[in-house]
Amino acid sequence: MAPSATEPASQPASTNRLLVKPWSRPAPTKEDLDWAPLVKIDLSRFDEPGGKQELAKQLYDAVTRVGFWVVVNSGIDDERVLKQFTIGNTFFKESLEEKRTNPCHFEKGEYFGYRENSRWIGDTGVKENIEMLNIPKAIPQLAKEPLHSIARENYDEIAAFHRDVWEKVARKLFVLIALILELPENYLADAHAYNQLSDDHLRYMIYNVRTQKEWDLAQAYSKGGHTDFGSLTLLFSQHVAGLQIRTPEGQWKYVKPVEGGITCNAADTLTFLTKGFVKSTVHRVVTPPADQINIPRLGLLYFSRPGDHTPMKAAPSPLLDRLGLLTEEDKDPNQKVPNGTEYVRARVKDVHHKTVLDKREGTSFEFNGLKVQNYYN
Ligand SMILES: O=C(O)CCC(=O)C(=O)O
Ligand SMILES: [Fe+2]
Repeated sequence: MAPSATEPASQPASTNRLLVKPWSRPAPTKEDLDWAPLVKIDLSRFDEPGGKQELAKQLYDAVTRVGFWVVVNSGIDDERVLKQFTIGNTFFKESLEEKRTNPCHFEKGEYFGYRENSRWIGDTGVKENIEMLNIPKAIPQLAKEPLHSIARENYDEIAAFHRDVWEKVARKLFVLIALILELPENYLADAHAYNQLSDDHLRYMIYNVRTQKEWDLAQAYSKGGHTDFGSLTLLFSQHVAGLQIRTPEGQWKYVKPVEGGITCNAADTLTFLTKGFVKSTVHRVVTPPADQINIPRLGLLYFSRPGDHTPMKAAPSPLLDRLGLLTEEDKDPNQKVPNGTEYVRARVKDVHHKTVLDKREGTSFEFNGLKVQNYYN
């Protein structure tokens, strides 16, 4: 196996363990990769008169066809973003014993806590190289969720960042998507409200360095990619290339990091709630280019999910209705459906409660009378 990028950090006697040097973005690749053209949404225009309507127009094609776009001028200082990367980087260098103090409970479909890189990828003989730490929302209802010491020690900063990412980015995107759907402006923001219980999380993630041969074996198996479980995924820019999306034309193209930008994608529950109108695009992470293959690929993401108060039921959008996408059952207020948390947890359990990770292409399962897809084409 390739050496792990996470050699142990020295533990100081003091309580604050922000000890590894501040993380900074590695140099971008010099390779001329086949980059996907993605629209840039300038959120500084959101509160201008007519700004939301203009941005919603700019977002329409990305949300309905491409599935990915980039947000710029979110109002979140890059210094704070880099601090979050540093916290993540520090965590991944800690001992396995410390990281294991609070594991994800996949048997319950819960995704908070540490996901270890311990599982095999299909029959490849290669294990996944990803580790992650998922931090729940900073709301009183989740105050008892266990946290690793690094998260406790930096909690005020993490909590403020967590809430700001939702408020300054996710909320605004939900408003723009609601405008596209001709729904009341806050319909989707309320369905994903920060103060309500849901499995939203801030994620620190690392792709540990592995050899070209290991990448090749893993990639041959998972080349079909995946779609994300929740409603929106926000990916803070880092410079190690490797993320590819499948374009509407069916080609794999790389996502180019935009300095200070946030790459965003719509995910499966939003597709479900809009009867397939919002596009959850297939994507994957492939071998970084030769000039970056030895750099651990550190990630910082926010995942927004529908929660306990959100019925998994098609949104009453006049546009979807005009397009003939809403059935009588969709319009029936008495239809019994699971809530967002139940739905997402069933999905997490189905995919992750395993010692060997399978391909997700074409798979689905039944949950409380609903067909739950594990992949959207
Ligand atoms: O690391 C990335 O660039 C994307 C990761 C991803 O697709 C995911 O965590 O779902
Ligand atoms: Fe993803």
